[in-house]
Amino acid sequence: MGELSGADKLDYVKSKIGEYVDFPKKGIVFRDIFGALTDGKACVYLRDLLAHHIRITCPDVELIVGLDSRGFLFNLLLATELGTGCAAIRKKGKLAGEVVAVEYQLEYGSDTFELQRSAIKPGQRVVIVDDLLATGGSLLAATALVRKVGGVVLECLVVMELLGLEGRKKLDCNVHALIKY
Ligand SMILES: O=P(O)(O)OC[C@H]1O[C@H](OP(=O)(O)OP(=O)(O)O)[C@H](O)[C@@H]1O
Ligand SMILES: Nc1ncnc2[nH]cnc12
Repeated sequence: MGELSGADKLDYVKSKIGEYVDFPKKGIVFRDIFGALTDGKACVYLRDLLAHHIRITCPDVELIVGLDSRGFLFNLLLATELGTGCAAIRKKGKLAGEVVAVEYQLEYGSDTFELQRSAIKPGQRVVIVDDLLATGGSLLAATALVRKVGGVVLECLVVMELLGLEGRKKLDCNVHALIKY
């Protein structure tokens, strides 16, 4: 069998993503990326789809920034695939040295993100990756942090987007989701 098309790879990945009603709180439908990652083909297809998208839309990207914690599944993966560096935005208190911080709201609570000032060089071109866009609070905070240390946000790239929460309306950069619910 030859290589699957992008659409077929996407259908395959989508079929492996878990769905849990009322987790972690009543009324939330939790979309579980880990359900897909136990499947070897889904891992390869996710890498192919995300890397292909970045090669087309952001060929001059220099750094992939992943969000704590599920974004870390993709930042090193994409950096090694694309030959860029990668960096981590982490929840408060986890990063050493001088950090910048932003508090943010999400679908089921609030938190603070931090980024090391040394992680990004002024003017460096960045793609931010995460598993999922819900209310957009996390990616809004991430774009603010990248810009605070002088980075240029080319795009926010997620595997899944929850359209009903209209998170992308909060964001003033390009946003791309492989799968929309
Ligand atoms: O668009 P938003 O409403 O901001 O929500 C999306 C964020 O929520 C989840 O992370 P969570 O904060 O639950 O942390 P985790 O990845 O450590 O589970 C998800 O992985 C995104 O980062
Ligand atoms: N519905 C959801 N499923 C998975 N992760 C999330 N993060 C925020 N909302 C989420």
